[in-house]
Amino acid sequence: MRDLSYLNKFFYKYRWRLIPGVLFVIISNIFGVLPAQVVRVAFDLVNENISTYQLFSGFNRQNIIYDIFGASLLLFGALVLVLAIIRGLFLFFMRQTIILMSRHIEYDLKNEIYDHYQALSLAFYRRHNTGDLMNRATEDVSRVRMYLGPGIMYTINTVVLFVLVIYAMLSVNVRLAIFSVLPLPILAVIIYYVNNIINFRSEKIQERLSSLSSFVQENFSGIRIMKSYVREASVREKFATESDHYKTHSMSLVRVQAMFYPIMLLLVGLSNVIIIYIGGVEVMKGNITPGNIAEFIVYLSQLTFPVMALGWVTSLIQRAAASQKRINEFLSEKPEIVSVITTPHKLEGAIEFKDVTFTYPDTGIQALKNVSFTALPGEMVAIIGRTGSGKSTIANLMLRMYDSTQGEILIDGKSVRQLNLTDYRHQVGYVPQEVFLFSDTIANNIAFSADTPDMPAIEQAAKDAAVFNNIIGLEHGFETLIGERGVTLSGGQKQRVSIARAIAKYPQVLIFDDCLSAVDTRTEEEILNNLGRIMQGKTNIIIAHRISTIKNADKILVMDNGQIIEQGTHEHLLSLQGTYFELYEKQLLEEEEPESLN
Ligand SMILES: Nc1ncnc2c1ncn2[C@@H]1O[C@H](COP(=O)(O)OP(=O)(O)OP(=O)(O)O)[C@@H](O)[C@H]1O
Repeated sequence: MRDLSYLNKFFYKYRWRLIPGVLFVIISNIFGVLPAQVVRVAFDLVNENISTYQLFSGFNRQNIIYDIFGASLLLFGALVLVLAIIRGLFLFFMRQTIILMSRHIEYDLKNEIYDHYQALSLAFYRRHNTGDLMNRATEDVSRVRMYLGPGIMYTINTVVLFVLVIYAMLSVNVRLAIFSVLPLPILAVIIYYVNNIINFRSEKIQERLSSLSSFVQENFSGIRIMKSYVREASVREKFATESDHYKTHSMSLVRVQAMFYPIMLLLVGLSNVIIIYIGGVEVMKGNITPGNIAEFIVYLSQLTFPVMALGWVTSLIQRAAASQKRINEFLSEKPEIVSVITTPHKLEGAIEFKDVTFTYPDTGIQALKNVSFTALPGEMVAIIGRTGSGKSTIANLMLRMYDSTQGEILIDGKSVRQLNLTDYRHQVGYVPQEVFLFSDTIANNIAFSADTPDMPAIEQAAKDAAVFNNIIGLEHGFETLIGERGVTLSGGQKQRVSIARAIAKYPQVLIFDDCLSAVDTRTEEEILNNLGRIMQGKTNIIIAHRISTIKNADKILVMDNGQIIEQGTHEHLLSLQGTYFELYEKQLLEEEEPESLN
């Protein structure tokens, strides 16, 4: 319950919906209780008049009495109807205020969670899977909303109605009042337990359903592999097994639900029997009138739903508290990368790594050891080395996705921690190793960094990334949809669209993380030539595996096991006859071999 107190700030924010909402609940309940008293008066009227009516049996006066009697009964009927309409009106207002408030809070909470997610660093995203992140922002928020809306509304409703009805009952006859509400607590407890069982089983069904849908999704995504390995039959069997689990769980839920309503009706029926029996005895004793029995039956029907709601709301609040606990866990996560400086800085592009050591916080892997180098504006600095040697880690640190464990990273002579991060990242273009394109048009993917896409700039970026001709060759050109529902681009085309996205920013620093691997050498040369033109006076960092990509760089860093083992120009590194030289020889041999086979 303590976890739910986080939401109190929202109750304050929406107090002008909550307070009228509570008033509407009270008013609607008053109009809900009044008809019972009208029914009592009408019943007693019938009772009294029936004897008068029979007294005039055989006289023509009897018809007049009948008419008067009928008309007054009609009046009572109309009164009950009017009261019900007024009650309905206030019920409408009650929902319009309290349920609407819950929707507003749901919206605020989702935005708050989303904003917070965005402020969290990459390490957080590595620790938690996407499904978990999504669940907390959607499913958990929906459960919390059930507490904010129906939970609060029915709780107030139940309390108010109980006070009004129990008071009315006690003022008529204490004995009858006690006996008639006796089965209700049992009803509330049963509903609470049954509801918990229903929730538990529903969650199991939900789990089965999501496992079934992720199974299907994965198999359809990997349909090529599945078909080429001829695994259709075995996958079908697995699907049948998954479906069977889902069916078993669904049937166990239906069994509980099937028992739920008969038990509920039995208990309500029992209360009615008690009212009629004890009420009848009291009437015979002359303690109450027959109208009181009718009045009690109406009270009971009024109480049935709130009592049921009590059990339901209790388990609903428990679930909401568990969900809010999960939400709070993430909301209390502090972003590891914070940028306190707000003054913008016009980036020159001088980067210096000073004795930088870095260990990934989540895995404890030391990816960089005492790395020092500089990259100046106008320079192209290349990084080469074996897989896992720490190349991408250097790119991560340059973008300040992580902070170094030791040493310093200076940008234009200032520590990267002392820069306005948003402003800094705006001026850096980054092409990651794994291409990621959004399910959107090619134009929008290239113009991702811009708030308003500028078509000539998009086209120029596509030309510089040597993908322009491929794009205009498509039926819808730049407006072609890519991603799940769109066209599938080749690996090399995707890499070049991703490069165009970075170029379109006109960055002061451009970082290529092994993003030319799927591009043929001729196209690679074309892109590098274009880069030479557009990145004049700017800083270029290129991570690559092929020496042909980087041989013209101003400086080449050779990485091994998190350390820079050699650095210098291509010629200098060759003259060292070290690791770079070996790599060069090996790659030269690989290039020659296919030719000599011909
Ligand atoms: N986000 C991460 N969290 C934890 N450990 C990581 C992370 N990224 C990389 N590592 C680890 O850090 C080390 C260096 O990885 P890095 O990606 O920098 O290598 P790389 O030289 O870019 O390799 P490749 O050429 O294969 O891309 C590896 O041992 C890797 O397992």
